[in-house]
Amino acid sequence: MAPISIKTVLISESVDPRCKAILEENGIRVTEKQNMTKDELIAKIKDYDGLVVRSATKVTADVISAANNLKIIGRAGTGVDNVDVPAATKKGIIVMNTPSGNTISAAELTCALLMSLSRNVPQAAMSMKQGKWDRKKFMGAELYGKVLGIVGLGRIGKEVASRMQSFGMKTIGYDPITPPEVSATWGVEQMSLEQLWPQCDYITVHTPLLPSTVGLLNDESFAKCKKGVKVVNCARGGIIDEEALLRALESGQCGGAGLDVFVEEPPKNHSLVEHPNVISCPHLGASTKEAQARCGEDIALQIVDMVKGKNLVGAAFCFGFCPHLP
Ligand SMILES: NC(=O)c1ccc[n+]([C@@H]2O[C@H](COP(=O)([O-])OP(=O)(O)OC[C@H]3O[C@@H](n4cnc5c(N)ncnc54)[C@H](O)[C@@H]3O)[C@@H](O)[C@H]2O)c1
Ligand SMILES: O=C(O)[C@H](O)COP(=O)(O)O
Repeated sequence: MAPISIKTVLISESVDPRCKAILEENGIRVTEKQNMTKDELIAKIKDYDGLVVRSATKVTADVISAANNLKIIGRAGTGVDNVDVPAATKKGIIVMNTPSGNTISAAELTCALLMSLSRNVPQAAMSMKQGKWDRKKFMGAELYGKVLGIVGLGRIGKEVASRMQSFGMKTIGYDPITPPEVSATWGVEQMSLEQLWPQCDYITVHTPLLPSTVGLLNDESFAKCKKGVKVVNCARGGIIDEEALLRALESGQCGGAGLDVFVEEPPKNHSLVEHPNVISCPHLGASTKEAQARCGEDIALQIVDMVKGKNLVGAAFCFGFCPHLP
């Protein structure tokens, strides 16, 4: 691959300091500026050859249109749904991410939410802080022997499966791309969603946000689930339809939800977060020292590889070169 000239990079979010250090060691000038408004980003972006973001910076078509020198958008993390990839590709800008850097962290948070839902840990902890000693209200249920439905059997879905199997859960799943014979080797039996919904005690979603995954869990699918099913979304807001979830929580069809992600972040409508059977986090799936170190380092090394003209195939997803990828 021909080398790409990158002399200046803007890091617009809190990315591990190793990212800046590696870029600078390779002769790239780095500016770190967080919490920019869209107008500030539009005004600044023309001065940079590269942009490094996480999930909060919205790299929309108008930002890309103003980015006259931009050659690379590096996503220090997994989801690129905050980047208008078709607009970038049209302008010849490479979009790449670090898809495996935060897999373990996101899987561990998913498991933490599943365990918290089964034993009401956050609610009980809150009641202790209020000076109460309520041993009846927080009666839980074992995960042992329960059925976990995993929708999306990619990197994170696979890691969640193995961890929850160690708690004695039966893992079933659905993925249109991962072959059933492959997921069977990790102990996940695949089936259609129609077959999956009524069997699950818990459901966790691990798909990208795509037109086909928006509202994957909606009024209709909730109605097909066991009464009291508990759900977790550590993937992207909207994969579980938020209004349908609230209706299901209110009717008791859904017995609890663990949410790390929201359609709007931070959410303006607090009805879900405030529901007594909802446990929520402010998009913390990737927020560990280890995940941030990997993602920050990986994205910097990938940019340096581009500058040196190294072939990146196998090292990262380069969305600019593979516009067919989700
Ligand atoms: N909460 C966080 O901080 C956090 C951290 C990391 C990743 N994520 C998100 O988690 C999600 C999963 O990440 P990953 O690294 O496992 O991705 P991945 O690409 O490895 O796996 C996604 C899987 O979803 C499957 N899929 C696509 N469409 C589907 C559909 N309609 N039904 C069922 N499965 C479908 C794909 O075939 C793939 O196997 C992404 O949305 C990512 O952005 C969130
Ligand atoms: O897709 C991702 O990598 C996660 O949602 C993490 O996003 P973050 O880097 O903004 O924490």
